Amino acid sequence: MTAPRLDWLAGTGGPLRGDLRVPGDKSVSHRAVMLGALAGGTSEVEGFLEGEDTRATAAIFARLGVRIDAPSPSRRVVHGVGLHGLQPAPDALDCGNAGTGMRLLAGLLAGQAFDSTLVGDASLSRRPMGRVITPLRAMGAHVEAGEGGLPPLRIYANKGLQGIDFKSPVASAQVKSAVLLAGLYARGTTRVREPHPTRDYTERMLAAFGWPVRFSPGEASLEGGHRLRATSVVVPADFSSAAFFLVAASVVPGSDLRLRQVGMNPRRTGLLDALRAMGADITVEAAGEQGGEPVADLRVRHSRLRGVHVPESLVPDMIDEFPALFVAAALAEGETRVSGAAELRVKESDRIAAMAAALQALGARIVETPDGAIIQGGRLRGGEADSHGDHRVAMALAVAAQRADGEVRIRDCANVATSFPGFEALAKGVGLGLQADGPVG
Ligand SMILES: O=C(O)C1=C[C@@H](OP(=O)(O)O)[C@@H](O)[C@H](O)C1
Ligand SMILES: C=C(OP(=O)(O)O)C(=O)O
Repeated sequence: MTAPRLDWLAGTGGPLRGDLRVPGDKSVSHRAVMLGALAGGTSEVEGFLEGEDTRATAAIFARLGVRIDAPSPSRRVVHGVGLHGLQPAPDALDCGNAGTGMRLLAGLLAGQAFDSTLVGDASLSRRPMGRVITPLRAMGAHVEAGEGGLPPLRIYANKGLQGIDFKSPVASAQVKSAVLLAGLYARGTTRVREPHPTRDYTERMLAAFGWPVRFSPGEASLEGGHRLRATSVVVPADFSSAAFFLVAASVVPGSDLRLRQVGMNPRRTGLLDALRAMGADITVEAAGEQGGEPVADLRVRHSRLRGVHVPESLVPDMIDEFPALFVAAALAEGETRVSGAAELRVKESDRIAAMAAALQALGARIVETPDGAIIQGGRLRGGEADSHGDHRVAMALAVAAQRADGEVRIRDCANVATSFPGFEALAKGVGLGLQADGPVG
């Protein structure tokens, strides 16, 4: 079934002003449901992201026999069944648009005593799964993919997994997490080493659920044979959702916006460093902690941005923020260079190609490179730009349109609900010029 197409018409809004709180973190929400399901006892999740991706993960655990109550929006009560309590589902489990869902589930299901099949939407069905299949097979898992290592994934009943010492060729929290989750079911020690440190939510949350785990930036290890104990998880607001507003308020004259209690895990805040290097005026206020994660209010005011060379070491810490960064760069003075970011080509869309094509359609000067882009800052004009069904591309283009000389039609925006339900209303509420036009077709 193809969902009807939703376009946005975006144009010059007023300055962005006021206060807002963006929805809960997607990475934390996926993991809270997964670990809650495998724990003994009842776990409460506060601030759960009501996005399509995380709801798909919750629906999958319901199909695996886990009772999950939703007493109010953004709250889940997960009645854990213990490490060995999941039940087989009669047919395929649908991860929707979520790479995180599919890759983490691949690791977790590799440890079960039953067969499972994981499927996804058209975008997820084009994303590489070999990166998790290779280490899982090395642990003794029987996992098959479709042609070229693409979904669907067929995961067969575990006949005994063995821990491995895995040196991951990609800096990917999804790969690390898949291996660690399989490691819960493995004999001996499972260790993952990464080429660059990535987000550590799986490690932190395993510890919060009582599983001994050793981790430091770029490395994590654990032993099988322990238990997860139910706990309560407080999900911080998603930095990646806040990112669009950080860029929007930076580029729209007269803006002064406060983003409330945003998750500030250092493996997520690379965009803050990049924007500050570009001259952005962002201050961190009311820094504190929520559910074991650093959080803070971010006050962002308009400023003149200049181009930068984004250090490659920053790439994993801002991997989901490049669509927004490209927009900041297209509106800055001078040249911005991005390199070492080839991973962007295997996200929900090829984000280098999608952003280059869309911004070129609005008059920007961008040259794609295999692992990044060279962007000359300047003016943008109105026109039509395609999001390729990629939520982050759509939201980034809505930000770009605020500074375009005419109205921008952004095609194919329905998938914004995968990570940021309610973006449109929240964005309009603080001054963005944005209007839905659809469903189309
Ligand atoms: O582990 C996670 O929750 C995520 C890891 C990142 O993917 P990779 O592991 O593929 O870099 C990120 O792009 C994604 O949005 C969420
Ligand atoms: C890449 C993303 O998510 P996922 O890999 O879970 O689809 C994202 O949200 O930008």
